[in-house]
Amino acid sequence: MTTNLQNSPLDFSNIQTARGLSYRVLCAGLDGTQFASRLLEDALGMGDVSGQDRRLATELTYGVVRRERTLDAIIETFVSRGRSSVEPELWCLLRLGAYQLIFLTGVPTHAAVNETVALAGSVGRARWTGFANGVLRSMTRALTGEPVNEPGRRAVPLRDGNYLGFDRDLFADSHEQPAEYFAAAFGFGDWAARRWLERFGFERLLKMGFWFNAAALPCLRVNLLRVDREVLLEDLSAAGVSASEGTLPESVRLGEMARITELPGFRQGWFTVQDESAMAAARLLNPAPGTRVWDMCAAPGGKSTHMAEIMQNHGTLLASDIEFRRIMNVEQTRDRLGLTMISTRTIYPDSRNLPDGPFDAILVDAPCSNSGVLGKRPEARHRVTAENVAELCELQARLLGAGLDRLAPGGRLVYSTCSIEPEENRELVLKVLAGRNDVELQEEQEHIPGEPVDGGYQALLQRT
Ligand SMILES: C[S@@+](CC[C@H](N)C(=O)[O-])C[C@H]1O[C@@H](n2cnc3c(N)ncnc32)[C@H](O)[C@@H]1O
Repeated sequence: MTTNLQNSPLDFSNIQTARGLSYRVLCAGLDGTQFASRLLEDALGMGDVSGQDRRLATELTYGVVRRERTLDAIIETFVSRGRSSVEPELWCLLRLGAYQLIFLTGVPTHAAVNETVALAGSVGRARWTGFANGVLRSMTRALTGEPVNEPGRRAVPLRDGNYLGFDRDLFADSHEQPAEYFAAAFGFGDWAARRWLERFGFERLLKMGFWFNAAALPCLRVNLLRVDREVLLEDLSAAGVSASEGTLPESVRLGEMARITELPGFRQGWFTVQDESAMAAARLLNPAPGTRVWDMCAAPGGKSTHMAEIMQNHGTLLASDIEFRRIMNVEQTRDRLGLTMISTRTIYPDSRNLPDGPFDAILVDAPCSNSGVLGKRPEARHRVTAENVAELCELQARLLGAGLDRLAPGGRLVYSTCSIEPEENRELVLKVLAGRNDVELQEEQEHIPGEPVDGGYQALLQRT
């Protein structure tokens, strides 16, 4: 699927700056049908964008999407005529300006305001200039500049437990309405905020909010069939990239944002990007070399390739997915990493071409709400809703059942998600198991976001 950056009434033909690029992407994503992350990928691929502009455009785009709800709550305080009377693209411009004023370090206030306001003229909306200037300047004056280290009506959460103080109320009171405060100040949905508050308590919830809102640094999984972790670390260090050992023997944590495809060893297939919580799934299944393995929901191939590495590239591994385009990503990564044991299959929507099996090991890495990885998926936080979760649970139960039906006697299956919602995890597994007497639950792992990596769940099941 190609994305559509033309999806806006504004004229972007004269725009060349990082702010302009980000504004264009945010405007194209306003109708909610396209992911800003994909639009940004397309936009960055179109022109010759310098490293610095690329970083700024990425930070602005991801940041505005992530903190959309927080920005809206703040902007509403400064727009007396009400949001409904402001054109969506103008509101979007205010979000971009407010994000820079509040969340971006290293950008002088006057630059944030002036350059944002100048964008209005560049896209053919000079008539917006006075209004945008007025709103952003009054926002600047309302910043107290005082460091604040606890939540409150006037406190905007920044990073690492620090807040930015305003001279007026922006949010609900954090003592009286903690869920409402959290949702607006950290930028999450009401449903998610209420249920996480009940489950984790306010202090842990705040830590989770800060974790999700920090720019997540990537983690690499070393392809130990091609290189030792020490050699990769030495090469990264020689290239001036800060990196250190992760907690697993195959993991490396990057200490800074980097263009992955330009890191040493990328083309040689020395590593792939994968968070440690995601590495836990293949490790739990731990398929033996020489066995028959099926990765049911495989694309883009992170866990298939991990399993093939664990199996020393020996045996058979079928990687299937419902999305053909994403199956091509599996094939690219497979070829880059040299994992010839992996074959692929695109599953039809009615599942009529599921493999017969039986398999010795199956991974069901189900589509989920992504509520454990909201730092990496900026749009996903707006989709963690009761309706979405209920719909996903039906699909997840169907996929898990289809996997269990294709397990050889004694075979093992890992069901995994990157969600932290019990309905998609333990409750779902127990519900499916209640309907059959040929499977035992052997082990479960739950990861809470930020403690210390991304969130997720894995259950190891065995066919009797
Ligand atoms: C969490 S992602 C998988 C990530 C992958 N395992 C990895 O580690 O790179 C879930 C995948 O399930 C796929 N999917 C959704 N419905 C499916 C179905 N009915 N059958 C197979 N795959 C499906 C989606 O296209 C998506 O790629």
